[in-house]
Amino acid sequence: MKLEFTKMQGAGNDYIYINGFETTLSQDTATRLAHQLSNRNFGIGADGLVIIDPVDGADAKMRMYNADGSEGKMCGNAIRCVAKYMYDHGIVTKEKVVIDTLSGKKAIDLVIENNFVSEATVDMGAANFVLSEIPVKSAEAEWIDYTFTTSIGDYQVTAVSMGNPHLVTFLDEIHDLNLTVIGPVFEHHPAFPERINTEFVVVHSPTELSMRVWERGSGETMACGTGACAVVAAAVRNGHSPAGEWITVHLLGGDLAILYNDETVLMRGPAVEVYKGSIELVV
Ligand SMILES: N[C@@H](CCC[C@H](N)C(=O)O)C(=O)O
Repeated sequence: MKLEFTKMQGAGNDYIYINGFETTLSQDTATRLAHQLSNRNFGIGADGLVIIDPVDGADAKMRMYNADGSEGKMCGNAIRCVAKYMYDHGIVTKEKVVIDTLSGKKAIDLVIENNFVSEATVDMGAANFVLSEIPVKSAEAEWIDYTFTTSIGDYQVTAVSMGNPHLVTFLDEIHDLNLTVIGPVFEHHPAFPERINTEFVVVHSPTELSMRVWERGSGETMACGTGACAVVAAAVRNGHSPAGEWITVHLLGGDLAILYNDETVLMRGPAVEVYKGSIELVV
């Protein structure tokens, strides 16, 4: 079987994109391919796989899979790339697109330069701090600056859902953190029945933050769009940042701009096509 794909990245968070308007992939095949092709030594190499499918009631449906083959409900960096792919490849001709995801429909405003999308702003919907909905197993209703005990020590954490689960911890420095040791301790902690994405954050000023992320199912990535939104939501709830203002979040692969309100979170950032390819799959 020959599979056409496009490699895209948003702030260095890279996925293999499949045009589902031309190629149909079942859930089982997508899970297997995500695991096989994401491997940076034995596959194409990526943080996961994204399929852009036709759907009623929206311009497309995004299905996203982490590098271990697990399906994610939402991906902030991928949704900007999906919108760019659709405009640049003529699937849509308008500058506002609506993409359905497992966490609902999201509207994306596109910036066009020389007939191609250079940047996209996504209305990500409201941040949710209710633990039972994230989900987090706890007797508390919310974890805001909560003392969380792990096998490697106590951390002050804030739990947030951006359609997918996040745990945010503010620290004095993040450069030297060994995330390959720390990340799995959070990801596989019994408090998180669906595992968790964890963000480690330094506050430089109310409108400038730096973060590193350990993503469930993919490990440390260069950026996480939902993670950056969760970080700003947590920064506002903890009194580090103001609501209603654009906050710059520095990630290993670039910057994202996030604006938090109680009703919704906006995320603005780059979307880049890296290359196209095709592979012969031995099925
Ligand atoms: N990189 C993403 C999030 C991808 C999904 C996540 N690992 C999960 O399983 O929830 C982003 O940019 O938001």
